Amino acid sequence: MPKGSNSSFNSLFHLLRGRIIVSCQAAEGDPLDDLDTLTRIATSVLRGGAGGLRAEGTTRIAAFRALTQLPIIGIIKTCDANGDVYITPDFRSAKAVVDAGADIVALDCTARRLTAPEPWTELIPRTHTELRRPVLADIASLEDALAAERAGADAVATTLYGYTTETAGIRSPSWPLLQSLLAHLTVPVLLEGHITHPTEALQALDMGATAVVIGSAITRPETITNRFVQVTRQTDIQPSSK
Ligand SMILES: CC(=O)N[C@H](C=O)[C@@H](O)[C@H](O)[C@H](O)COP(=O)(O)O
Repeated sequence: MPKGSNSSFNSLFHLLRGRIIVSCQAAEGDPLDDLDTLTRIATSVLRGGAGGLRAEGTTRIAAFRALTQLPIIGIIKTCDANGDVYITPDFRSAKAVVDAGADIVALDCTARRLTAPEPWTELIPRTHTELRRPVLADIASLEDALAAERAGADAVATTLYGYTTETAGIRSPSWPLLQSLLAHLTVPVLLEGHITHPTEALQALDMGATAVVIGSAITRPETITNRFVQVTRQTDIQPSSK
């Protein structure tokens, strides 16, 4: 796939139109946090029809690259002492992601990173010119998304909705946010985060999202099991008389 021009950047997102992208990640300490295990999960979701992958860390990106020519969104995640998550926060991480084989670099484009030593307003143009890759802006609000588009982001994803101070603790997709992103942006919009049911993916695509990114609901048995457990615990189950 040709790299390095706006038209090739656009064609990558065109390739993803209407597709399910699966984020194959495991948190540190998760029993699935193992390269071979995550590679098997990635193989499995590709067999299931995923149109692309989202991967964290250079070894995982490189391993997934060997599995597929479909688009890979690459990130490096860091966590601060408060547990706040930052996605590909500097040029060094962006370069490592590209060197490992990612087609698209996702950058944390939330307002809280505007005052960081390497703000994304600088990282976006550097990713284009020095790394020759498109940028997916991970945002948490319409304001983030508008600013990211102005700074040259090639697409936006709602990845960080639920993970900033203003949105902390929210664990369901925001349909009003998706609607306003679609109304105000010209770049492709991806719904990412908190999707638990296929009907939500369909709703997002019907509304006009270019693609949806799903992680936990597909790749994390712990989370999936816990959802069942929570629901069944809430039910007042009568013991069987048999
Ligand atoms: C906030 C953060 O670190 N999000 C990460 C971004 O790469 C992933 O851990 C998520 O799995 C991904 O965004 C998909 O979301 P969900 O797992 O809710 O389907």
